[in-house]
Amino acid sequence: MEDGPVNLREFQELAKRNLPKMYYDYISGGAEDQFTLRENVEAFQRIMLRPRILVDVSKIDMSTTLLGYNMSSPILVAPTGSQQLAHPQGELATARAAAACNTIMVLSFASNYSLEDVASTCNAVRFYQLYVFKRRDVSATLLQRAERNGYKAIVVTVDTPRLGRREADEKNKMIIPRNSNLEGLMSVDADLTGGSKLEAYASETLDPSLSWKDIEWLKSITKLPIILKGIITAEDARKAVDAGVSGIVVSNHGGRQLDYTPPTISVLEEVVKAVSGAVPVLLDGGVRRGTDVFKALALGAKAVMIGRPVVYGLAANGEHGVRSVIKMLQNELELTMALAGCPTLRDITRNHVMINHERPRSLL
Ligand SMILES: Cc1cc2nc3c(=O)[nH]c(=O)nc-3n(C[C@H](O)[C@H](O)[C@H](O)COP(=O)(O)O)c2cc1C
Ligand SMILES: CCCCCCCCCCC(=O)C(=O)O
Repeated sequence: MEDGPVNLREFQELAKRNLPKMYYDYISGGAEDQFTLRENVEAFQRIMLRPRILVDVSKIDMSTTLLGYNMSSPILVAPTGSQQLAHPQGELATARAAAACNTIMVLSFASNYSLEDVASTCNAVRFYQLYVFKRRDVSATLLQRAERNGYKAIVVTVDTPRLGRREADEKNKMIIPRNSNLEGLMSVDADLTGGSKLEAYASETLDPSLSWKDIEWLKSITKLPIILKGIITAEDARKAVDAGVSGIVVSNHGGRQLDYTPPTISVLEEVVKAVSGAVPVLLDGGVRRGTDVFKALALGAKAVMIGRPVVYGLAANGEHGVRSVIKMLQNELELTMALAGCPTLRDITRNHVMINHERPRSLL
């Protein structure tokens, strides 16, 4: 039998072998020149670690909490739509794997299995990701269904007034995956001739007029905490806190929306400073190693989310593959903490990392 992957990059190779080109391109791809897609990963590689020695690391504790909920480690599952493209069990498999790893899954609004099916597949803390549609009543209904089915927070994605231009999807004429959550709620009469069907569907349905005043509306229709996903500037982070949100995700949508936005790890500190502890700040985009998780925590993130690696795990080996991906990253973080002299997450500080301009001249 072939040996299994030993790191997250090898999961990507396995996924590529297992998936039809159209699906692999959709999952792995980014917008336009894919500059941000590449930089999300490469920016982590420009940050060095400053380990401390002779610290008792015989026990490592990676456990943490988010909005009061316990997690075995500061690694969550990011919302990714249409997981049946990767595996027939799709979001059900991911939900079970996340539960087995005692971590939080954020279910995408664009799931192939309904939010009710995912809620009943196993017991776990889960969040629900929402887009705001032109049909506000549809977004409100989804939000209320999530609340009724025990989702603990609403993650509103705010970087997608329109869908970014993903050229591979255009060439492949990417199909519209089935969205169970919208059945009976909204049908779309998009012009589906040529190009990416997903883009046509997005421009038909998403509300580009969404603005800060609408956060008030969202707060008025739910008791759940609201987290904004897609903030990458101090200005917007301050506005989010003023708007009364409960959390922020520093995200550029994995380089799939506006190309040439900076890699998320490079703007994390700016956002963390602006928020100054008022709400937890999470980060996603390019996290592929335990050392990446460590670097994000050192720069002030409360936790990170992983998107593509989970989908690659799903494509590689269903629920078992997702579980292996999460476990692999958790094990790498545990080893990093031991080697860096940090027995708990609280021990990880800004002094444990060095970014490029802080490196001594002799190293340049
Ligand atoms: C295939 C795919 C589908 C995605 N679908 C959604 C979605 O439905 N909603 C959302 O807010 N973000 C979505 N994202 C973005 C992720 O939540 C996350 O921001 C991104 O994947 C993080 O970067 P990473 O893939 O490098 O970990 C998607 C990403 C991918 C790769
Ligand atoms: C089923 C309703 C279609 C509305 C279009 C939104 C497309 C989002 C697709 C998921 C996503 O965020 C991504 O990056 O891909």
